[in-house]
Amino acid sequence: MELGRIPLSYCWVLLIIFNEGIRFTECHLFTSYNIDVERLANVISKVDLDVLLNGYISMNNIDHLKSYLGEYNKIRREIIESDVNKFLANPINEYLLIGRLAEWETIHQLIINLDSQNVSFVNNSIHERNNRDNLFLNVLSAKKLLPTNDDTAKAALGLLRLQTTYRVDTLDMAEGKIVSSGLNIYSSSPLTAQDCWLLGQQSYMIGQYDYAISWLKESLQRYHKEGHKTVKLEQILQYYVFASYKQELTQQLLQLMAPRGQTELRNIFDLSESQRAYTQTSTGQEDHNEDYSALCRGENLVENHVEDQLYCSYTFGNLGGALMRFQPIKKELVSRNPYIVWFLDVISDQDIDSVKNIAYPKMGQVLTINALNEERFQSQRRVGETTLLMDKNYSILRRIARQMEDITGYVLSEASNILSYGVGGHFSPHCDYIGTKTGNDLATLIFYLNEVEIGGSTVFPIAKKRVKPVKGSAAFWYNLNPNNGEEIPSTLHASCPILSGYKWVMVKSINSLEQRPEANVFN
Ligand SMILES: O=C(O)CCC(=O)C(=O)O
Ligand SMILES: [Fe+2]
Repeated sequence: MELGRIPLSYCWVLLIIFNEGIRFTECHLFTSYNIDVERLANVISKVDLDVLLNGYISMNNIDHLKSYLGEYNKIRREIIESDVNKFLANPINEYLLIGRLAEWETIHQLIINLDSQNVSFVNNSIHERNNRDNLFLNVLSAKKLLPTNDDTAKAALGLLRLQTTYRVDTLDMAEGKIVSSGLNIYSSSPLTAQDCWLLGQQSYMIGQYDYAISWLKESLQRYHKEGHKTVKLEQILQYYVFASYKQELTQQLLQLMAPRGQTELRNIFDLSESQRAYTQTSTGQEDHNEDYSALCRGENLVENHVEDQLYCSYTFGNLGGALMRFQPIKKELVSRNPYIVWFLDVISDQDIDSVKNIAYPKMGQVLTINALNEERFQSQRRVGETTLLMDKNYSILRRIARQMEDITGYVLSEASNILSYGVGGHFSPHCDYIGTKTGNDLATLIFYLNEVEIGGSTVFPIAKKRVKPVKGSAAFWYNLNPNNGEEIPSTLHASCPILSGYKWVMVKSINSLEQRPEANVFN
């Protein structure tokens, strides 16, 4: 049931009441790399490596330790001088933090080796040695928390994802700045030659040769200016030569091929098999990359006259729930074909807090199943945290589901999938229909559980539409045609990478086999 149709442009000027009031004790949770960066930042602010390393440096004059200590102290100072959350709002800072801490293990090994060789050091006073050993033990008691080199590589991939999606300039990024479509995020710690090298190396590994070359050039520039070298010249040159060679080769081959062949060739060059494997079958995402990132950047891809045909309205529910007659739900038509609607204020701040509190301790890394061997792995196509809650165990989830069943007329899945994305976290373009014996996903319903600072929209690259996460709202779309069950490929959608802040959503599916015959409420 709908109440009149109001042109979209006038729509929510009067209607939207942004949720304020009760606040969930907002916590940063993890980054996209599944590391508790906030705890790490606190560890770094407490551990003064000067005391520990200076003795070694003066004794051994080791370049590597010197430059490491300089870089470590730079970010330590920044954490101490600003506050941790402000520091972590910049994805570059997260990358640096993870990188510096991943080196602790190497530094530790280096000192152990020196220790065993350095006779003069062994002759130092027992008291002095004990002090240093105790300090190291303290540092290493945090070892469980310490990121590894693998984490740093993943953090680099996260940063590259942000760079390519939001078109951030390499030099700006190397200087610690993120400047894109009207937004500016600054860090006072520029990247070292080594940080840039790793970004170049990772770009090379995923076949982004243009980016690889620009990062390696930047690394080279920084290398020449660095007093204490953070990376070896051969390392930079090795990747630089290979990236240039492959880029040239790719360009030449691309020129020789027709457009379709070009896409295929790009796929061969760009992605290794393991990076390509993900739960859903391949969707031809590569063909929509440009629209995907333009939508993420907030660009409008739809002509105004098409936009004018959209409208918003009130809905009073379909099952005759008494409450909704007095408190109708605001509904906005986002797209006619594929059919996408957006409901406002469907979940209260208080309910959001309760759901997050239930989910928080259960959240774990999103794992993807490799379609070839059914092994679970951490895919770069879907980076975040998740948990599945069964509605039968939580009255609050049953209540929320009942209300949405009233609004949509459809029976919702028994499970609620809670997802959280940190900085760099995202979900690559995919379709939600899978087609199993237990029924296909007729429709998807996503509840947005917080406002995201920057990034994190749900975008539909083929439909050229975007739903911005607004706390308390929910998006609904059909994955299958409700009349004949046919899959709708234009429902291809994605969650844009988070540039700043984090995103929580609750996803419910609507299974085609579980519906009442008369249900089909949106026609
Ligand atoms: O988080 C989002 O915006 C999209 C999530 C999604 O597509 C899914 O869970 O299938
Ligand atoms: Fe999805």
